[in-house]
Amino acid sequence: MKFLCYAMASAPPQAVHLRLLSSTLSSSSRRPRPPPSARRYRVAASAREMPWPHVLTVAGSDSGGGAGIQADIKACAALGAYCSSVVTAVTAQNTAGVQGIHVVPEEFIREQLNSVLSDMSVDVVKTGMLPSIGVVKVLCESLKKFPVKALVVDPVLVSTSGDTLSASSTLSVYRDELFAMADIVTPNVKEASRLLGDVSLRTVSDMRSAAESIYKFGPKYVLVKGGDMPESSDAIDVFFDGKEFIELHGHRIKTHNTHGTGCTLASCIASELAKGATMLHAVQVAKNFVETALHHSKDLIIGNGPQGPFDHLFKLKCPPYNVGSQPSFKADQLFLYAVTDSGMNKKWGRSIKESVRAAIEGGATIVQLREKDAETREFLEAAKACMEICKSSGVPLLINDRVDIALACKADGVHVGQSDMLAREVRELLGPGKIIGVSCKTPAQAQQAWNDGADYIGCGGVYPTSTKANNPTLGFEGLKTVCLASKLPVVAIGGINASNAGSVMELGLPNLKGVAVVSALFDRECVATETRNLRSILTNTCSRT
Ligand SMILES: Cc1ncc(COP(=O)(O)OP(=O)(O)O)c(N)n1
Ligand SMILES: Cc1ncsc1CCOP(=O)(O)O
Ligand SMILES: [Mg+2]
Repeated sequence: MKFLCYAMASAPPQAVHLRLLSSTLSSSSRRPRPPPSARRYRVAASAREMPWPHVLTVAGSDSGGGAGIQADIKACAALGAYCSSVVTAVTAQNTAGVQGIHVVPEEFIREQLNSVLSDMSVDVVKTGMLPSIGVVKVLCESLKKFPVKALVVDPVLVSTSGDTLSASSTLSVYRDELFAMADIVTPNVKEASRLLGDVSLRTVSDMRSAAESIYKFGPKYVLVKGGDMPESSDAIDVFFDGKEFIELHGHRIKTHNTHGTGCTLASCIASELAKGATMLHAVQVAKNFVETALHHSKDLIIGNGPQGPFDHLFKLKCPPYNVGSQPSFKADQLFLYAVTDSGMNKKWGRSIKESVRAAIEGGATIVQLREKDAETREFLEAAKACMEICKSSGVPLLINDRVDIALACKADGVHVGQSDMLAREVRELLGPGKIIGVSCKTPAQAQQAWNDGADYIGCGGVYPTSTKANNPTLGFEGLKTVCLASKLPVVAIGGINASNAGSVMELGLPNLKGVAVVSALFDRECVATETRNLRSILTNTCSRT
């Protein structure tokens, strides 16, 4: 493999076309521009009011299209961010490895950076292949001149095929200059090891120490990715914020199509940050995205080499992901969560559909079909009918326990408990666009729900209840402990009714977004009236507190 890094002054013939390209583009970009009055700006006022989250990737081109700039653009597009690009190197690459590298002259990298950063409002810069000390320095200078909201540094040192992508001399400038400006640095274990002088990293505890050492170079957060650690069923990454270590467990997908996962993960983090997410949330979304994309691409065959690319735009080919009535979950939707019960419906001679229609009429903000005794076919028919009602009212519909029913009726999500299917498996089946709720009674369960990519947790029983057998009562103390520990929004459940719902919300607990209710809505004569009454109690309480 050739690693060509030519200085402008002594460029051999292979580099000449780059110099020519550079000067051609430079001179055309310096062609006299029309005076401002004659220029037509295509950015309308409304576009300025609705900015598009913007990620600039500074990375190398992968001719095979699986990694580098190409992966970055696809990842940002998949997550709804605009992606501009500064090309640092052009690689001749395929699924077998890297056959050649042609480094773009530093001055032309500076020119690309200037072009983008001086004109467009870039939110986040994400770096990939930075082949030389000079390139890293040019980037640092540009970032000082044009500050952005966040900098995501993926220290691409060696390709997954084992080819060197950045001269070893860059290590010191990475550590001493770029890391200090970074919001997050995302090395895999091999890169972390090289950054730390080839220390051996074999265990999760080693990864923690590595994260701590890299943090000392100055980034605000470090994510050491454990995908390359020896075989285990989990892919564990270590996230460190300077105080706390969080182990993020992912499901290891058995596939050869992993080329470009690092670039994609960092670009997803950058996209989420550009949209305004917190760092931990951005990392979690990115991990889920990569895992889901690998799952959907596990049997693709592109190229003859050992490591193939994967499909970033898998969502376009998976209709169920696009048809939920509620593509993005908002925690406020947990405010009044109506959970149906087949026994109660039978007792009052109501169909599931009638119950759901009445709850929505009364002001339920989210509905769960908890039909423990229903036959599958009958349940599915009812669920499809409820989806129609919920879609037309903009209220999300979740299915209790039954992922199969949720998929078949294209529900907005699923709620699972501690003895149901694991949330991370539910996520794998439902994909990233759906809502997943998990019942949690302890901080550890709440942490696991977060790690598994859930959207909210249900916590209870807050009060004793006869609706769910053998369900321990947590009381206010238990609810408080879980709410304080949770990184996800929480809905309280268990024995909640019109006379105590106000007291639950008055606790003012962090993350507590609402109450989930079964019998106080559905074991009553008029579901709509009960729901309306409870909604007004909650609204009055929350407007006072
Ligand atoms: C919102 C909400 N919270 C908790 C539960 C309970 O779920 P689970 O523990 O799985 O028990 P079952 O409902 O399946 O009996 C819930 N359904 N909804
Ligand atoms: C499903 C569930 N999970 C914890 S408590 C509970 C039952 C809540 O029912 P109710 O609102 O009738 O007490
Ligand atoms: Mg359950």
